[in-house]
Amino acid sequence: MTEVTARRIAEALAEVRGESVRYPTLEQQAVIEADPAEPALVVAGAGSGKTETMANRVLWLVANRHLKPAEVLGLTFTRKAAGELAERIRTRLAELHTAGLAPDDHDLFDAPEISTYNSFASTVFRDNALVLGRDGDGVVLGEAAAWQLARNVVVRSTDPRLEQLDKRLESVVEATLQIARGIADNDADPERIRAIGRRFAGLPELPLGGTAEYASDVERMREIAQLELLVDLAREYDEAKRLRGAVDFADQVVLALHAVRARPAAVEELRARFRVVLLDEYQDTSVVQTDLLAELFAGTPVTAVGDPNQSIYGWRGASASNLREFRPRFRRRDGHPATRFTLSTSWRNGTRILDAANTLVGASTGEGAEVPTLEARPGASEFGVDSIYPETVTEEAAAVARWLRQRLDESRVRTGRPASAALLLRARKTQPYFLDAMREAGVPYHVLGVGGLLAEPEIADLVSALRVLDDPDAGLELLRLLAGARWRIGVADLDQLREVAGWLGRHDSAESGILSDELQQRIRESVAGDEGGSIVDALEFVGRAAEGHRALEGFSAEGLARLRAAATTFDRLRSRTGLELPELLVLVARELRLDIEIAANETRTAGRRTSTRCSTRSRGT
Ligand SMILES: Nc1ncnc2c1ncn2[C@@H]1O[C@H](COP(=O)(O)OP(=O)(O)OP(=O)(O)O)[C@@H](O)[C@H]1O
Repeated sequence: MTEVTARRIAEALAEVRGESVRYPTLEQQAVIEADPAEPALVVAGAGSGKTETMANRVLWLVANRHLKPAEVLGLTFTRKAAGELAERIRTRLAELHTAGLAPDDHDLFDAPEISTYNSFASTVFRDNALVLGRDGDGVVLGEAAAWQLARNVVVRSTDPRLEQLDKRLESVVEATLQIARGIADNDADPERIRAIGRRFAGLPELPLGGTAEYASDVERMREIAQLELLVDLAREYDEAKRLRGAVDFADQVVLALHAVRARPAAVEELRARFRVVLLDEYQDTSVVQTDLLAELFAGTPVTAVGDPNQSIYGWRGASASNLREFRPRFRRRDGHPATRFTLSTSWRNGTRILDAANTLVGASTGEGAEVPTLEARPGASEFGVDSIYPETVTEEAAAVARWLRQRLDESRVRTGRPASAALLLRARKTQPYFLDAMREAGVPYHVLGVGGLLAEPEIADLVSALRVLDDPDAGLELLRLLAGARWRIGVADLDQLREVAGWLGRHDSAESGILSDELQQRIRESVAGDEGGSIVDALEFVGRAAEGHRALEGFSAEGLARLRAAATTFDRLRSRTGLELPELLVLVARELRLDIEIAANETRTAGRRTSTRCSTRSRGT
């Protein structure tokens, strides 16, 4: 049988689609036609056709009868990316079939297994959980449930070290979760981390030579010394999960690793099922993910694709060294490190944009040597890059909005049609400045993604109300609503409400008689005690308190009436929280009169098509 080359496949697909041929570059061709029995690493920049090349590699493998599509395992990070890759491969396999290049016995329903790293690990864990004495069908805790459980652990902890910790409850819960996840993501030994904490604990006591110079270092040493306590809390959190038969996302990967180490047959089964493995966005895999993949697939034909300059999960145990370590870990059959390929043609950017991007990337990471410098595709555009150096973000936003206005107007005059543009932001927190500036400059926009939606005032109100219904600590959210258009309660009355909250906090723990003096004292001093008391509880109290109650004295008459009305509204809503979420949302929106506000506000763009898209992208150039 003569080999079906990557170029031949490109021609066949173009013919089926009735389009001009998009030949692979020589670099792409080398990856697509690489030895099907050997591992490979592809280091490639943004928009250099990584996904395209992976999809074409599957076609080449199938067309040349190296394997059937179902024998390919493809892993990537997000469900969206997995869906896109699966769809690209599925469509192309169908085109390959139409072009007559698929093997005769090709089954159109036979598709590769494309999934996310997490869900793959979850399946491996579930299938092999028994070997670890765990329940494979246990609950998987989402973000919110994990937080709630960790919070319970911290609040219930009687550890005396918590008293000395000068931290808010939220910070301790967050740190406990981070340590628990850090241990899981790195498959770290908790004892070693505790030992680091112990080593640092004594340092601040050493004589410092009488200068204040080390103050910030001492502060840091104290933080590190807290590791012991946090590791202990993290262990209690793990124990709490175990008792409930629950796991969180990070656990699934480390448990999958432990399970396959304990059960070599699991490795054999997966190797027999998947003859070729494609790993996308490899730069973002965590230490434990790479350990799991190596345990399962080292020595088999694994192709990893990655770009160290697009790494976004550094905080989670991912490191660019994952890419460097791939080749020695996934060796060829002759014992040599996996072959390294590069892709260096950018298919997305014009020449001058690329020049600017290459300069910036080279300057900021110092890792340019590892990633090939991207070159523009033949016929790439020559649009220039403008730069400005404003002093404040407000000035920057105004300049950007003016620039956009001008370009959009020019384009409309030139083409006779409205044009569209994309605005990418560095950080979500600057988004409101840019939206204001665009409104001011008359540039219609549509914010993409949930982040943008959350910035819309009505949605922020809706989310705030849901928090208030669920969480007695959602004081800020409640204040936002009380001060907002629905109840318009003034500062003096809000301040009085805060007073009531404080009074209630002191009163409750003193009057309840349930807690011992010692425990009350400890709660006050510890992280769990919140001196301010709960504003949410205070509003409930104001709603319930009898006319003339001492605690109601400081409110204005009008303020009190509105607060009581608000309390009734939240009471009513609280009694309906058992509803399905969409119904509850409609109800809350109606009670807050947000539906009227949206209808009355002309500038709201939600659901309407407008010309400028605004998003905070996390990857790519
Ligand atoms: N040889 C080629 N000829 C023409 N177009 C190509 C070629 N290779 C890739 N492209 C196109 O370039 C664009 C970018 O490709 P792709 O999405 O695969 O890049 P990527 O490297 O995966 O991107 P990212 O860095 O965002 O992950 C796509 O529209 C793709 O169809």
